[in-house]
Amino acid sequence: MLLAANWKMYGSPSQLAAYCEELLPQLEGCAHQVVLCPPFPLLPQAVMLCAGSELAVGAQNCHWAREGAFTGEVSPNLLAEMGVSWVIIAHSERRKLFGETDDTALARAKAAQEAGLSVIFCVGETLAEREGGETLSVLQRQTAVLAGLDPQKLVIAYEPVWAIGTGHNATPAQVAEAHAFIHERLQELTGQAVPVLYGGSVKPQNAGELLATPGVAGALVGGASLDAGSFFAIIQAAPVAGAKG
Ligand SMILES: O=C[C@H](O)COP(=O)(O)O
Repeated sequence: MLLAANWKMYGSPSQLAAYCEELLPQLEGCAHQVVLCPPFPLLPQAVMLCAGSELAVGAQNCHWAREGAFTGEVSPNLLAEMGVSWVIIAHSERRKLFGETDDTALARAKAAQEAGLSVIFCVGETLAEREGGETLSVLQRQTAVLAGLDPQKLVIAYEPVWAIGTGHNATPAQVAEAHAFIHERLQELTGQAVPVLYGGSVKPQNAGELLATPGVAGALVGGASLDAGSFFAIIQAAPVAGAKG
């Protein structure tokens, strides 16, 4: 399974140092793939601290150009050269707060893969869309752009927007339905099986049930990943069958 920690705009150098000191020894021999995605300024420190460990480092976004006059943006090639191996693209906070569209998300994901990064591409419906019975059509639209991506360097994160940071995770039945749909879509679009993570209020208390749900290949964890103990408890709740990847 793949367990990814999205720190969002939280954390500091001292928090990262303490976090790695606690988490890295616990991950030795871990059966799962684990990724830490801190804010951009913490990436060099994270790469240094995680070198030779079971913890890979990811970014939370990247630009679609290799370089250029794009003030405030970060190149995927720069990330790759620094030792970052993953990047989250199209998180719902990027879509909702920063104008990310399906097309800009695709451009970022393509550039990231070309730079050698693996992409965690986020999809998911809002509460209004779920209540309006539009969940599957939203997932259909959001995944439609993914045909051009390399399925070997792609993981989808199904994150219902209403479950993010609310404490109200999707039920296993809702997760199973969405994941089955996404699996089928990705198989159709890329010709290969692409892993699908669940994200949205994953905690140590619900991780076992969510990660055991059919079609779930891991989790993208926000709030509960900020504490090393709670993130490790989620990792420990992941079923080992299927092992890495
Ligand atoms: O990227 C992570 C997701 O947005 C989930 O966040 P959360 O675990 O705080 O609900």
